[in-house]
Amino acid sequence: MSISLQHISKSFKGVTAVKDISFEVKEGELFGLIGPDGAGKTTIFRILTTLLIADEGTATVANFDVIKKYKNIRDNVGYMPGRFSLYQDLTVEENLEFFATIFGTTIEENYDLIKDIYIQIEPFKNRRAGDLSGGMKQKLALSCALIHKPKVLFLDEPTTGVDPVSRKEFWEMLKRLQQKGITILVSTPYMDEAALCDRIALIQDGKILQIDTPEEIVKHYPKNIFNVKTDNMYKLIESLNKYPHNHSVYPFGEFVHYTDERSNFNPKDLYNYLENKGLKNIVIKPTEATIEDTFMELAR
Ligand SMILES: Nc1ncnc2c1ncn2[C@@H]1O[C@H](COP(=O)(O)OP(=O)(O)OP(=O)(O)O)[C@@H](O)[C@H]1O
Repeated sequence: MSISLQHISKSFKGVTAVKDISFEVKEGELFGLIGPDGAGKTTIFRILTTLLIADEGTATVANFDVIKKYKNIRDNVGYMPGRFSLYQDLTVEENLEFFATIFGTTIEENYDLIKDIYIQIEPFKNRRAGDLSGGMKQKLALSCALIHKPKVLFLDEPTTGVDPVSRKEFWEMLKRLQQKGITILVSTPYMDEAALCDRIALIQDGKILQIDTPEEIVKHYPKNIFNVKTDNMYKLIESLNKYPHNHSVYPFGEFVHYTDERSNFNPKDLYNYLENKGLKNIVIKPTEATIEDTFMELAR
């Protein structure tokens, strides 16, 4: 196992950040921690990167215990924290040199690993990190986290605040790093990114709701789910929320995802109800559950 947590708990002055968390990440796996703000993701990262000591439980990274062998862990992991890790007043190149130096290496020695990523920001190597765009900062931070060839890479919300094109590119980069044998633990609040991981843990209020492959997680969604659309989104949501048989009602892009509490639900009944409410251009059609639907269902 590359990462292992057994019954980890951590509280801050009476606030429980994580409670009895256990999971394992295999070598070479791309594993996602998926959950909203405050779910406990950063606390898990800080415990695994030896920056915080858990109240209870044990954890190992690259087979080193986070307490007894914390120095070995620091040599073997790369960490890209959610909030910015770069020195804003140093240039792109100076930041990278700084991280290389503290790990006793050089940019040249490890250039192969970061080349794909660094090449995109190299034209700006003399620019201060503070003056880079969000996507470029993220590429520099990833290059810095990789400069000492870590076995395990920890990425805390690496795509938060990054535009959709850069997000897509970032995930492609992660896949390439994974192919080079690096184990990756990544957190994200974006449910669409969860599908790009090998396995995910859905996490809320410091507890794990479910761990599995993204495919298995959606397969176990317990209800039939429908895409509903009309001429008036606001009135549609209001009407669905008032419908006495609703089980769940969530806006989802141009549709509302609707589930009914009855096992013998006939969409025609809902159609008639919405028509009576004065809604027009009503569409009700079955759809597949997404990870977001599963998360909402588990979090109820
Ligand atoms: N140093 C601290 N002191 C007090 N409370 C803390 C501390 N660190 C975390 N917490 C609390 O623990 C809970 C989990 O926080 P954590 O940062 O791990 O969540 P998260 O999933 O990473 O969310 P975010 O994306 O908002 O950072 C939150 O309620 C948070 O307020």
